[in-house]
Amino acid sequence: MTIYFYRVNEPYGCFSNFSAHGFMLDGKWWPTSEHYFQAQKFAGTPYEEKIRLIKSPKDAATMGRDRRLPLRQDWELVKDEVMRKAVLQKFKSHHDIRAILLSTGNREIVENSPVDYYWGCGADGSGKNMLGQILMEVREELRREGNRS
Ligand SMILES: Nc1nc(O)c(N)c(N[C@@H]2O[C@H](COP(=O)(O)O)[C@@H](O)[C@H]2O)n1
Repeated sequence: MTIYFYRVNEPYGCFSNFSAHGFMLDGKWWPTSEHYFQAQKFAGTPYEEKIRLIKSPKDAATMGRDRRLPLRQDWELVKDEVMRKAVLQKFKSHHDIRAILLSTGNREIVENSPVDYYWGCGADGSGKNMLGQILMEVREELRREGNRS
């Protein structure tokens, strides 16, 4: 059976980028994977650090989506890899949520966002569900690592 998630305070809320599971990446502490993802839109500019230090993932998303700020030119090319890197590091950094992700076995994981047709499945289920795809890739990678150790 497919696993749907969206809000942090609902089942499988730890799969959301808004969940409070911080990690070290690129030599810095990131409060959530949303902070990291949004900040990378402005990598190498002062906005990267501004987003890292912003109060909440919601505020990070608001600032990251502000198109008055200088979005890096290659964003469309790198955004999936940025998301993969953030999500992998998040689940490597927290044993409890890694166990939850691994406990889903081979079930399909879907970000049940009514508004997002790229990262989620959108209101009618026709979206790309890239965040769900990445979570399933990360699950596979963690499984491979577990088998090696
Ligand atoms: N809570 C929430 N509201 C939205 O409007 C959304 N689009 C999402 N999806 C998440 O947004 C992040 C990426 O957004 P942008 O590419 O910057 O628009 C990512 O974390 C999605 O999972 N969530």
